[in-house]
Amino acid sequence: MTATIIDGKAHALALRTRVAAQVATFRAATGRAPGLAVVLVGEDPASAVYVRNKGKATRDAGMESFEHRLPADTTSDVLLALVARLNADPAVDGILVQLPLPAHIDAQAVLLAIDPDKDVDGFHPVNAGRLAIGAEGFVPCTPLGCLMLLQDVHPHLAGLEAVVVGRSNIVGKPMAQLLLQQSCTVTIVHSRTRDVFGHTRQADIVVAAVGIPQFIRGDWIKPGATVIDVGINRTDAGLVGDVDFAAAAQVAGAITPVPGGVGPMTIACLIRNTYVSACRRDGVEARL
Ligand SMILES: Nc1nc(=O)c2c([nH]1)NC[C@@H]1CN(c3ccc(C(=O)N[C@@H](CCC(=O)O)C(=O)O)cc3)C=[N+]21
Ligand SMILES: [Mg+2]
Repeated sequence: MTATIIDGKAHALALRTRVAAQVATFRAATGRAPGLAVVLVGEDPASAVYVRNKGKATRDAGMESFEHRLPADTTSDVLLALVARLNADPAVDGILVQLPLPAHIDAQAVLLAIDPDKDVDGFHPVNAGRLAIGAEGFVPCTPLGCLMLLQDVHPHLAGLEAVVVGRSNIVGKPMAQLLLQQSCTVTIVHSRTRDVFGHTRQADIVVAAVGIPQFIRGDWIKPGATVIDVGINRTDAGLVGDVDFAAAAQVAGAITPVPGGVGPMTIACLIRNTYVSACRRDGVEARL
């Protein structure tokens, strides 16, 4: 068996195109463009590339991009003051502070300072809580993008066995919440799980978000299962995911590649969340 390759790039382009069309309607109705502020502290080259791609995607969708690049030695106070200004700025609908932040900055304190109603990353504890209770808020972009890809393969997710590998606040935990909301039977496995592949072998859906290159082997996958690979690992062999793609693709029913899978969906969902934020803030219905 050879898996269907899930084309994240094509899905992302389709979503960005739909959002751009709605943004045009929003601009005509309200006389303003949705705005996304992206804050980058320091000069990490990978982060700089992400921030540049986010700015381009924002402008391509007809939205305004406000980019703030601060030196690596920026103090917490200076960063918190910028966040306060962005919270108060009516032209800003979404605020994203690029992670990781330099070690001398308390990242939790910065995330807590962002207005939850502009938190298009969905990282604020208020949005984590909203997701947990099923209230309207912002869902983190990577798990939201994974869910959209999964829904394309499985129009009915209810009752499926889903295993999330990894328990981070930005991917694993919100991914599990989303799958639970879709009535999957959800298991989270992690570094202290005794029998990781005993779990993955039973799963209809495996979402890999551990940050270990090719951690998930082909024989850990149930024949026909859907595999979503969130990993972005830079190795000597190039960019690889958390799944041994070549082996897993022989067993799975559908699988996301790296690159070209989840990554592009993350950016498309950021654009989507920013449009939705602008609609909520202006009291108009978001249509997607
Ligand atoms: N506040 C915050 N929010 C984030 O959403 C956030 C962040 N900080 N810090 C870094 C991570 C990482 N991230 C990615 C986004 C897009 C791709 C992406 O588009 N990847 C492409 C290309 C990969 C490449 O060539 O580097 C792909 O997978 O095909 C990857 C990773 C967002 N992050
Ligand atoms: Mg873990």
